[in-house]
Amino acid sequence: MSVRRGAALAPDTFRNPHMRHAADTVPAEVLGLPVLTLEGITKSFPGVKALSEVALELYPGQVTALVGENGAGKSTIVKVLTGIYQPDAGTIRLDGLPVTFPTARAATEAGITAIHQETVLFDELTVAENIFIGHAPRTRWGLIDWPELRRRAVEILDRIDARLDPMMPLKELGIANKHLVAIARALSIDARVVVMDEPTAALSQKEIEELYDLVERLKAEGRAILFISHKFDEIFRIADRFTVFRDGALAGSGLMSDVSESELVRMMVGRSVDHIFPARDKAPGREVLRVEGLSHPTEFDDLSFTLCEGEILGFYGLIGSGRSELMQAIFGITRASSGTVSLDGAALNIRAPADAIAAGIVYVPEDRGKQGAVIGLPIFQNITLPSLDQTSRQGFLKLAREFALARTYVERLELRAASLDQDVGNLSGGNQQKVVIAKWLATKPRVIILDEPTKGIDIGSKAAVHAFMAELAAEGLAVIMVSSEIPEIVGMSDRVIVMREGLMAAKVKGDDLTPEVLVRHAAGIAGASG
Ligand SMILES: Nc1ncnc2c1ncn2[C@@H]1O[C@H](COP(=O)(O)OP(=O)(O)OP(=O)(O)O)[C@@H](O)[C@H]1O
Repeated sequence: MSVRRGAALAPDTFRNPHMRHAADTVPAEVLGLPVLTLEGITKSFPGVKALSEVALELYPGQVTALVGENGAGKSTIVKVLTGIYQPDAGTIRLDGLPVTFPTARAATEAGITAIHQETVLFDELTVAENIFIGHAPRTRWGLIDWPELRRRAVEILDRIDARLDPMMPLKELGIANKHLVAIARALSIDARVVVMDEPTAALSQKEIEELYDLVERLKAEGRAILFISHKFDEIFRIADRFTVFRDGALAGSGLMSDVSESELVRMMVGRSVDHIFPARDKAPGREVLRVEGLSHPTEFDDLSFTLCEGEILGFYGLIGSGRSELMQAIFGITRASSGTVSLDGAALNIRAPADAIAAGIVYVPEDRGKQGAVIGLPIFQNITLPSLDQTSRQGFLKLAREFALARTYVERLELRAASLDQDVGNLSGGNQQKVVIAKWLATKPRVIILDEPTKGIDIGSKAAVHAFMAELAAEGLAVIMVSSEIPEIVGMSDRVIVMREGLMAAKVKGDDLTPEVLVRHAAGIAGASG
């Protein structure tokens, strides 16, 4: 295997008189040289060295996967190369020539664009306006040239096969289509480098396939793609090259064709990870939760199920099948139109999340970034916030107890942070998610609803999260787990409910609990059994 460690392009490469001549006149794609090179990039924050002399090369017409554990520095390097952060040291080269990106605009103008999950789009504007925001075609009089704007928007949307009306307000689109708008916007500025940060995390399987097609098209157009993902199957499917960061340093880089999955994991985590799902031999206990005939005016209809102590009940279904909406209704975020939710045989009247929490039901949402962590508060307070009755005595907060409580959960979930009093806002995305899971587990609920519990969580910590879940279930916690990851659903659940278009498509357990059965029910393919 020829994995090149620390494979920065030697600074002298471009000083070679022959190459320099060629690079000046021949486009990089013809020479197979990197279009963008980062060398010796270092970036520190108070108390944290997020990046330490890392290197990254992006090649035209190729996908480079950037992998690393939560907090390894992936988002930080993206912010450096898109002009959001200034590196403390190091060089960025575009076509071999040193450049700086003092602002995000400078990076955009140099042809570097990032498609984040949270790419800033404007709900009130139309699709076409969103695509061309900041660089809309204008008339001689400086006004927006609407017919031209529309024509160009159609052209770009056609190129990515997005059948969207350019004049439609963005707010009417679902998440996948908004993503397409973000991609169209990247194309509209004729980006040479496209950064995709966990682009498939919120997409359904069909949409993921469409995104892969799109990546192929971007490659064929000669664009260099940086693809950040925690999903190994997709990295192996679409990437040509890889770069691994570990603890802010370069752990390796090379060609995908030269590396195996376990080698990549070892570079990432520093050890091999055999993800075997925890054995769960304890039989579920008595019934805790009973949901009967729960309906919502638009999202789901007539859903009934029970959940026992110590049980992990999986909810599988395509995005949009109503799983999260059902959980939000049980937790009191939205109101069901009919049906009942009972705990220990007594019907609950849940009007708001506070009622559910008081009853011992908590919900960890999928969108933990927006709905979960309290930015500005340290980690330990985020974790202990909803459990103050465990840590305060006679009104005094016992700091030591708070720390101890937080530490237990932090360690079990493999949260990486400089210290427990670090501001949650400064944690990496995946580590913020662990804080939110910890915070709800620390309340010691009767029932916990985990929506996509390992989304955005790295491959090393996933096993830790699963082991902890299994242990808590063995202690009697009743768990509902919504997940789109088949291995997780099959590996962790005692029973699975498959939802399709707001209805219960199937209840599956035992030998029927196989990936094929789940996929067939979720897709409504005739002949599904189980
Ligand atoms: N603005 C900031 N202030 C302080 N520390 C920061 C800041 N931004 C990032 N960090 C720290 O830098 C390190 C790298 O974080 P980064 O977000 O780049 O990780 P990541 O690889 O993207 O992780 P994930 O997979 O969880 O998204 C982390 O330790 C994080 O806490």
